[in-house]
Amino acid sequence: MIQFPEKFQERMQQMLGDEEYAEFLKSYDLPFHNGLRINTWKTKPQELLQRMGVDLKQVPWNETGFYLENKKQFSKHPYYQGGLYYIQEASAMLPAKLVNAQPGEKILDMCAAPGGKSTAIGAALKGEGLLLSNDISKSRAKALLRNLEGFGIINSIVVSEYPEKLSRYFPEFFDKVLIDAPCSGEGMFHKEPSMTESWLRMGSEEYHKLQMEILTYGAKMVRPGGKLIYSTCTFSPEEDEGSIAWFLQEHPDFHLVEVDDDKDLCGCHCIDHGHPEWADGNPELTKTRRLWPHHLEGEGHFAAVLCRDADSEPMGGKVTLASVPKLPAEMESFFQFLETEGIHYPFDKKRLLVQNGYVQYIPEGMPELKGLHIMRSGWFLGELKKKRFEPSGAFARGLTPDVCDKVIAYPGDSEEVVRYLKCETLQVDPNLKNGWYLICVDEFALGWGKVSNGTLKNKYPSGWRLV
Ligand SMILES: C[S@@+](CC[C@H](N)C(=O)[O-])C[C@H]1O[C@@H](n2cnc3c(N)ncnc32)[C@H](O)[C@@H]1O
Repeated sequence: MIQFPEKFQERMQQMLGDEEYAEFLKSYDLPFHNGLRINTWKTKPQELLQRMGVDLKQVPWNETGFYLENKKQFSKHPYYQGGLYYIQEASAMLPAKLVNAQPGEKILDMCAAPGGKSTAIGAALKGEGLLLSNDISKSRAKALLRNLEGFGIINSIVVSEYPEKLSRYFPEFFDKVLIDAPCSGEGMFHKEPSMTESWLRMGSEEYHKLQMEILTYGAKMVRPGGKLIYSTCTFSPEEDEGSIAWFLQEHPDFHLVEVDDDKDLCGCHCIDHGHPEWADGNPELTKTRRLWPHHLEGEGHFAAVLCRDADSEPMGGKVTLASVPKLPAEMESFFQFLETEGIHYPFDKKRLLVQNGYVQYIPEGMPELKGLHIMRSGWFLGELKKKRFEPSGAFARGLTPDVCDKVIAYPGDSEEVVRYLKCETLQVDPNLKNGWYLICVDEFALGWGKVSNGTLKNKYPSGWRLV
């Protein structure tokens, strides 16, 4: 039994009325709605489920999401380790769906860690365009980076910055900005009942202030005609309709758009609209959406899609694109690596960036980032060491076996693949040529291995190791 704070109970009862409030409480007797979201950059949902021999129920509002009954079975699977899906609560799959990322777009995920939405956006971009994923917390941004690299996303920049600073670097730069805001997390009470304690410590009022600040700076980075997507995992009207009502008053060049015609998004008619009466009465707020745990199989979310008028006044400021210095002579070892190991990825040399020996492939049209706390600017390929190149795990993850001559593919149910993921040394066919191999689970890249006379030295990153 979850011990809901008294104030929370009173407010919810007032919002929902006695009858609906009783249904709301009853929904907590059911199990938590976990799900998995498939990495569509690597595979197709039905194909993957078929390979795994499972038949999972689809999340109605996201065709790449499915409900999970046994999380353990799925979190140990080599496909999970290989970044083929992300484990995520079902209603948290809504915001990235509303971003509706299209290849080639420039998208900012402002509060991105640990990457539940960024991995979905990155997958939808299909390697084209640019995803800037930010989180103010450096430790959480590390997990974000790990998840994006694990998913094989090659066009993301990961930074850890204050929204105000970002807004000075990227005025009106993005097609879409997602603010999955820090909030009082009432929709998390089911998963983590201890969240009720932090709810008591920091209430909606504080979060609302923070949300107004983040929204203010987020808006500055949306291009005219671009979109701002706002979401929370709380039921608090102050942080949901309240934050959007305030935003609309302050930003007349933005308007709310209908997120769906109900049928398109879902078909289940289970998603509620926003409630103007819980904020300033602006009827436009009905265009926002609420997911309730007693209406659908999900823990609860709020989402709004705002569009900036195409003819809105320019806010001023200019984005300079990153200039890429001439490649150092040591890069010869990188090109030699590609040739010797038979890797035929069509790199555009103008996008190869070397910094302190780290080789990165920057996204097309990458802005200047100097002065920001950057964790990754693009696809991290590896390190230039004394006269040799050492490829990174992220390099492997961004590759597919069809561009590599030397591949060792283990079946998904094999013992070898588990041993590889545990960083063990393996024996391979003694007739295999020595050198670097892309190690795959079926046809999906996992990492590198180096063959030497029938022995496979394991080059899987120790930080990714299966325990
Ligand atoms: C709801 S969580 C984000 C979850 C994430 N979008 C996902 O899907 O995995 C909110 C995040 O906002 C970050 N945050 C808090 N204050 C922030 C600020 N002022 N600017 C940017 N991020 C902030 C927190 O560190 C936290 O990771």
